[in-house]
Amino acid sequence: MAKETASVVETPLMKQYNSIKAKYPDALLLFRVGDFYETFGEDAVKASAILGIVLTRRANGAASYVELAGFPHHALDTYLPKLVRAGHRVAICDQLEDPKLTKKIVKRGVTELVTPGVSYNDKVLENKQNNFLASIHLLPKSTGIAFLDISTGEFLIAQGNNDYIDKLLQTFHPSEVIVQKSKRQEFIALFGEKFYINTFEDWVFTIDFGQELLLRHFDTLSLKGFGVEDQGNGVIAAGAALHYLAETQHDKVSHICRISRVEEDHYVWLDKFTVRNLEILYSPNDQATTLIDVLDQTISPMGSRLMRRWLVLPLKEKKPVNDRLDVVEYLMKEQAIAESLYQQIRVMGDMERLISKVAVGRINPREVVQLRRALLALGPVKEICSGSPVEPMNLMAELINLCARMTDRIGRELNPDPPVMLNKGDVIAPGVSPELDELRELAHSGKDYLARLQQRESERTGIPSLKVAYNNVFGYYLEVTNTHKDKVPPEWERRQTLVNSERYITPELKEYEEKILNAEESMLNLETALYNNLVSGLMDYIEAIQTNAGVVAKLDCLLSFARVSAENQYVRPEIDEEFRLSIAGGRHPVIEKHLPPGEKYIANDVFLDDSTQQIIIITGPNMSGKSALLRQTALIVLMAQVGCFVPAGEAQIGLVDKIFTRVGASDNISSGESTFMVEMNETASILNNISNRSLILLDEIGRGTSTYDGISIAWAISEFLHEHPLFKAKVLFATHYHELNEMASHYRRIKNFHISVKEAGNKVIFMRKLEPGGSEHSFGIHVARMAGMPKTVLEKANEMLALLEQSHGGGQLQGTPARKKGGKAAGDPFQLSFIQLNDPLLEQIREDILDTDINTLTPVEALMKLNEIKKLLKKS
Ligand SMILES: Nc1ncnc2c1ncn2[C@@H]1O[C@H](COP(=O)(O)OP(=O)(O)OP(=O)(O)O)[C@@H](O)[C@H]1O
Repeated sequence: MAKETASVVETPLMKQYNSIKAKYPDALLLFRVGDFYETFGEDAVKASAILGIVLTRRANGAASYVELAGFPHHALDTYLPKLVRAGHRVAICDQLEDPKLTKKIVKRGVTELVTPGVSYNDKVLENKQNNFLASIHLLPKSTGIAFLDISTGEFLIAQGNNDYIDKLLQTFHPSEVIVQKSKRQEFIALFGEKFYINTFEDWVFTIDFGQELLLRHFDTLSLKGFGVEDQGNGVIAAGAALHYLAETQHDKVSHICRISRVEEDHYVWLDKFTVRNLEILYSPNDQATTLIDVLDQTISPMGSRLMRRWLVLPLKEKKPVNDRLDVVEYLMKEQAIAESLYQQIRVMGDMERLISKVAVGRINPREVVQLRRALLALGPVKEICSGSPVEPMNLMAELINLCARMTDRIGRELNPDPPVMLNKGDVIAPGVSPELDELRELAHSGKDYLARLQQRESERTGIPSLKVAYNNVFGYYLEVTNTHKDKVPPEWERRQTLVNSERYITPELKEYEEKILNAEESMLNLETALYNNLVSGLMDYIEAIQTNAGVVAKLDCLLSFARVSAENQYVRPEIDEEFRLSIAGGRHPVIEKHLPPGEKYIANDVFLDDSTQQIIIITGPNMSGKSALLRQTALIVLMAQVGCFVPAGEAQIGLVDKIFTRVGASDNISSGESTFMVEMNETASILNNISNRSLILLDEIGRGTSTYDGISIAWAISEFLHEHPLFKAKVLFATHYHELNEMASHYRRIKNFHISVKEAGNKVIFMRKLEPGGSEHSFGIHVARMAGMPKTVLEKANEMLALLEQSHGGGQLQGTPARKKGGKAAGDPFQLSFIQLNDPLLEQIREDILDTDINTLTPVEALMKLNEIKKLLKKS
């Protein structure tokens, strides 16, 4: 056998290393040498930096050196996740044959390529989150996307425009993305740089290739049964994902039993600002509490993974929402039942990921026993659900498959508390295999046999203190104290002399020893075979257990909603198909939990409908609570449609199908474009996508530009939404511009509200009550005072305010439709500035306006035009 140790790197070994490394140039190669995983060259430099292990240099042949860093093989679980989290793909190269059995260099090969998005390793995975690989077939109109979590077997596809894809990427939060090689830059331009990207040649992304891979994988003749046959681009993406699994040596994937499409028609559309702005899963600074922090009290990993998905995919049909609410209500009322479900689910562990490990043959004996425990706990769950008066729970009961034959078999064949490692023995229960029992008997009866041998020899030789003992160096031996040394028979062979005694072996002892050691080896072989047979029997239950895991996840989420709702005094929302949103005493679910001690969240009523009050303009000073009110309204709708009770005294929710959010550009300045342009583009996308059931939150739209621009934009947008010929989307518009209050007198369904404050001397006290009517001032200067602004600045600000208000006719904006009611047109600042223009410019603007066909112009295009004109004016 060639000598191979971690410390001596010889050329033949490096030759083998180099040939393997050449196949995985992008991966960090962990190369098994004896008991170590070694890295070489550049990989060693990286690994030593990431893992904090020693970097050495070894001779490589006569003339050169190579860097080397390694760690013991049993530390793989500790080090592998660190490498993957640092953003590396890691190729694990193992010894493919027993070094003892070969005289040549040991055969080696890559057994797994672990990447951030493709891993089974418990330490790479996060319990509470799916670990999705996303595969994207990027196209101008209908991009296809697939999400695959190999640790749970979930496989989803979708296709749509790139806004939708962006939203899905946010929803599923993949750890890794694969995309066509030629589209890498385009992908980054569209979706940002935050993804870990891999590419494939474009031929991988073709329909023939994709479809064939899927058909082969699922062993079906068509994809019709999965309802995805019309999702060609999604299928292409899914094919590339499967190809990636094969490329990364993941060939045991029978737990990916189905592929399904993300049914966008079933879910409320949340635009990407909404997911971000409502802080559903993440907050801009990771410290702040999010909605999921409040609502997630799930107790199983399956439950918490599902909760993440539920919160960003609220439902938009009445029946499924009410089904969830029914269960929540029942669990709130029947606390004893909820408690016993809770106790059962608590012990289930990650059933979903355990069954995936069965598929890939990586489940250890202790995990199999855990799987049985989970299945046993399902018994009472099924019973409770089938006995419930709530129909959706009965349906869940029907879905639960107790897999009784399998639990029996595990119970019969495995010891109840087996070791994690199969090679530690004592995995298979007694009575399963007579041969194993016999071998065990042989090994275990050793004590009796030795005791008898000891007694017999002691009597025969007359050595009363004779002892049989064992150590790793000599195996079994006889120990004789010096006093009786002379009685030792000549056939005993001396092995060791100690101070007070001597140790001997005999042929009988050695023969016996061999029997025991052979028995141990045979036992291990037999146990391994029996165990593998049991695990392959479990394969038949993969789908059933996945379905069970789905039911448990659902129940866990609903239990969590019930607990949170009871704890926080939420009420059941009334869901209907009216076009009305009526919330009495609504609260913000997150802010109310984090108020300073002694402060109470002030509840507010909000009413919106399509006939009397479609758009509410909310004014109020800074910090009064406008944003909080907007967000709480959307959050209440979202929570209701997710199936949770809501923080309110009472809530009637006419189902919403889209929630849009736009926050004034100064809140999220994006690089490159002017904030005004960004705001316009994004608002345009809202205006172009509204529906009759949309809920729109506009927070300080227009504040990124000058006052006139801002007011004009806000005005035009509100007017557009009010006058829309088809859809009466519900709108909450928070603004500093009290000039907008003017709109209420021109548009029937626009209503003014303000958030009340009290002025006490020089101070502002926030009452936080939403009250009808507009407000007079923006109180900005009062807030500036509270913030400790120097007195001289405040005085000057007050002076300017008075001046401006005077010149604008008491705060009313000139040039707005208010003028139609007799406002003074002549002498207003708009007019003045036009007159002062130099002539050629005026001419150009005039031509521009005259060339514009008002009849085909959308409001947004009009705003763009306005912006162009503004730019011209600025230039002048
Ligand atoms: N109803 C309420 N009850 C108690 N506290 C509230 C309420 N609404 C808001 N607050 C508190 O007031 C703070 C400011 O609220 P918010 O950010 O909504 O004000 P705003 O009017 O949007 O201010 P700005 O115009 O400066 O953006 C919140 O962070 C919250 O702590």
